[in-house]
Amino acid sequence: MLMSLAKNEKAGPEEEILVTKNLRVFIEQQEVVRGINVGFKKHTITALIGPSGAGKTTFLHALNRLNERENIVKGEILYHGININDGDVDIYTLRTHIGMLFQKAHIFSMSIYDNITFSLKCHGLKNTAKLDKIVETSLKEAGLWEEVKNKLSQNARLLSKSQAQQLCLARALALRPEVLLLDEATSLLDPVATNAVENSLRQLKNKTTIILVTHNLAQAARISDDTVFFNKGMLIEKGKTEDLFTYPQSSETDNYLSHNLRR
Ligand SMILES: Nc1ncnc2c1ncn2[C@@H]1O[C@H](COP(=O)(O)OP(=O)(O)OP(=O)(O)O)[C@@H](O)[C@H]1O
Repeated sequence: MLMSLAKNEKAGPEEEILVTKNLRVFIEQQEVVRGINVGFKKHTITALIGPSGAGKTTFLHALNRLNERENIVKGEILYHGININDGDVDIYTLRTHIGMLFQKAHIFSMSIYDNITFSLKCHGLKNTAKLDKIVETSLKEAGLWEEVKNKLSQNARLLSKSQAQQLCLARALALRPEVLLLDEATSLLDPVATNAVENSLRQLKNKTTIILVTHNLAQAARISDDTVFFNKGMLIEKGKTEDLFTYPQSSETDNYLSHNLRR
């Protein structure tokens, strides 16, 4: 069913392309995401912040149906108005629309080129010229092209940790996702690589809606338009990042920020 959605074309600038309605996630009978109602506007970067165990990652994973096997997910996750948990939504197609980058880079033991084209080929793209172009564009968007353009056939396992994460970003981007989810994706990177990824995200905002979980409040302040504060499985507050950091409306947000920004 998602196949019928033309990526990037139908949403107006103010449309919330991803909306959750009373989203609840249960892990071993415990409700760890507790009735989240939130929307994400097209072409924005939203940071999800909050203390450890607040449910940020569980929430993020639900947006990509990563926890459907082991957890119970209730409520609605509407992508362009379609509930992604509906029985006729194909999970592989969904993940071409909503991509994900994890904390640790998961690299296949194959060439840099093949790491990027693997999923594309699985989705039926065989044209070499097109694949070459996508590899180049995606690596440029991930800020890795200059470093690897002369060694695309080298095994990707030989890349540094930072480069491997940038390759994962390129691989996710190759599928042209409309939404990109990042789960602490720069937390294991050095400052230079973090900066490179952040620069990529800023550029990508023109065509992608980005939602990122981060413990790095400075990062949230640097790159996000909006910030959502989670605590104990609940959404406590959402606002423009500058407003939320400067004048938090909730005392819980205030306490968290003052404690963690001072450290
Ligand atoms: N596989 C699991 N088994 C049991 N409990 C889990 C599992 N995964 C998460 N939880 C629990 O769910 C709650 C929310 O965890 P989650 O990882 O989503 O929070 P978080 O805000 O992302 O935390 P962190 O910032 O530390 O990653 C926590 O109480 C956690 O212990």
